[in-house]
Amino acid sequence: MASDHLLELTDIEAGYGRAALVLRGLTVQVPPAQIVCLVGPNGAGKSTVLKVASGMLVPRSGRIIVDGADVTGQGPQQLLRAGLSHVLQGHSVFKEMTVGENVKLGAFSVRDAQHTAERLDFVKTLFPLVADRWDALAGALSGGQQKQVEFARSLMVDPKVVLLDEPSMGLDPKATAIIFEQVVRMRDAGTAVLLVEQNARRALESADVGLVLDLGRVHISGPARQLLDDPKLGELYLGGRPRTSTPEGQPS
Ligand SMILES: Nc1ncnc2c1ncn2[C@@H]1O[C@H](COP(=O)(O)OP(=O)(O)OP(=O)(O)O)[C@@H](O)[C@H]1O
Repeated sequence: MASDHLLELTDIEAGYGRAALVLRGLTVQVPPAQIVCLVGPNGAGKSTVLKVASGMLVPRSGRIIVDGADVTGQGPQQLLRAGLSHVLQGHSVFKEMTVGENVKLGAFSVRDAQHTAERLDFVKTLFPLVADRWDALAGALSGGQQKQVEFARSLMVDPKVVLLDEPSMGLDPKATAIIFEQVVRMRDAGTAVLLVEQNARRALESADVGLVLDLGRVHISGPARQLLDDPKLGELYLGGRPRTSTPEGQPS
């Protein structure tokens, strides 16, 4: 039966070398044009999920399906071609190159010049900052601006799903707000997003679906808003009470 999901990770078991498994029967599904946000404690395996999805880490068992095609066991280049684009944690722009040169690198595997030109127009429209600073050295941009360059670069291949690993890491609240606005713009422009964030509350405010990962599997999933308003979840995983409730007997 055909699936409605663009990305399906099913019963994934994965780990590093001979160490114990990090993912232990993980199942994650990403529908079209939605932001799916994975939250959970430090070391729960959030980044590992993205590494499995982008082919950086081959799972020991389980299946990876992209838009109906089984791509289990394939490496990063094949999974990029299949439609999964990974924006890594930290900063990965080439600082000595211009913004435009960095963005064009995202199309290194695309042979169709017309398609590349269309994608350039698309990302410049989606990220006005990138268009404005096109000829500037990427190293001259702030951390949040560099992250937008990375987003633009990741969209050059017209991915089915963008994998974002902690895009707000190291950013101040203002830059974080802009980054989440840009993630929403990506989604609104039709790209599905699998987002991993430490900044769980802020990320869930922008997401459509929330998943709580603990001990290598998804423990709770549901509409992101519902997760945000769940008091128990707030205390366990989101660093305190939900915004709207004030449980009795709790010091403020
Ligand atoms: N390259 C690696 N080699 C060996 N172990 C690793 C490697 N990368 C991650 N791990 C281990 O895998 C586990 C899960 O790490 P992962 O980075 O996926 O967690 P996370 O939920 O993203 O954590 P954080 O929120 O701290 O980034 C941790 O115990 C970590 O030490």
